[in-house]
Amino acid sequence: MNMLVDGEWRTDAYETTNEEGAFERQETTFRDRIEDDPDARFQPEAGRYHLYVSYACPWAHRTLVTRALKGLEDAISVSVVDPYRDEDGWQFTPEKEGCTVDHVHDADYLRELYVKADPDATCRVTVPVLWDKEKDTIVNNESKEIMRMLDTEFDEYAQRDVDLYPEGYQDEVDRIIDEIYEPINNGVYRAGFATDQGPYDEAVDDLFAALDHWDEVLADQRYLAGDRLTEADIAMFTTLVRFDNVYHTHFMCNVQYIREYDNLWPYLRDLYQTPGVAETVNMDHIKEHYYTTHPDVNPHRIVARGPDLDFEKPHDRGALPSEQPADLAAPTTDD
Ligand SMILES: N[C@@H](CCC(=O)N[C@@H](CS)C(=O)NCC(=O)O)C(=O)O
Repeated sequence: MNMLVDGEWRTDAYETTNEEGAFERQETTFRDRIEDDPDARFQPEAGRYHLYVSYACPWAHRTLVTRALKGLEDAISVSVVDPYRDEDGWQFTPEKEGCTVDHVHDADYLRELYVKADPDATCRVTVPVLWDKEKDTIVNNESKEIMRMLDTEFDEYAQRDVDLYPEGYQDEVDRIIDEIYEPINNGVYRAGFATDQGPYDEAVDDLFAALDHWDEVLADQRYLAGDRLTEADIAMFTTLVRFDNVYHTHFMCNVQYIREYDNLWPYLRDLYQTPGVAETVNMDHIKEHYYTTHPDVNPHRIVARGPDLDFEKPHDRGALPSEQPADLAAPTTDD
């Protein structure tokens, strides 16, 4: 696999599975914070920060959904990489539908930005990346932390009055984000990248036990943390929306489709239909990325056809109690 070692691009540098055939995700390296504090190195400002994303990536997708729900489109700009990632890593191919140039440096590859931020970088070159145009460096490349910063530090520039980490819910939101990470968000990768039966079985058992659990919870409450849409729902959404089209088939998570769940399927449609969210979902990029980028999993790079899901189909989740900020019921402002 590919990564930077002392600032040099290496195509044979790290293994994604350990000796037992289990997938191991590497730690993220850039972990600075934007803080609304006069002494902070990175302070919230409109126009100063830039996001590098792939529409395909569920981690990057968390940051796009947060940006959309808060109405931060004017404050935080975005560049989108090619969904197909080859030996050279994430690439900018503006000629391709849905992709853009690197608006900050006009780089050809995302790895150039990592080296600019740290000439001796030894790390994977991943999306999302939150870039500071003023200090010309990476602030952070960990989706959970970027999501939190966009949610809590930019209210002054947000066009919508939406708080996804509300008081009274914070411990629960943190707990749920951590609880769903290993079995669900990372669980689909553990299943898909396993190179032995044991680790695959374990991942699939954990995954479907967790999905069954949340399906039950969602019978009586509209959102994961209760009556409010929170960051925990964003973290769940970006895995669920990819599930039936990709993880079910490509990663062999095929015990059940999400659309067969009584509550998870309407819950997924509810989130999809929340103003601003649908525009962040690019199913063509999602399918192209997964089916063509992992030759060990799918050597012929054939993109599986189905299923044709109707995310716009009405749901009855509005009947459950909810305390929704008025701005989440409003149509999106910029279209
Ligand atoms: N911990 C990171 C994980 C990000 C991540 O793994 N992104 C994938 C795309 S889905 C990536 O860029 N992989 C490239 C690589 O590993 O070389 C986060 O949550 O932000």
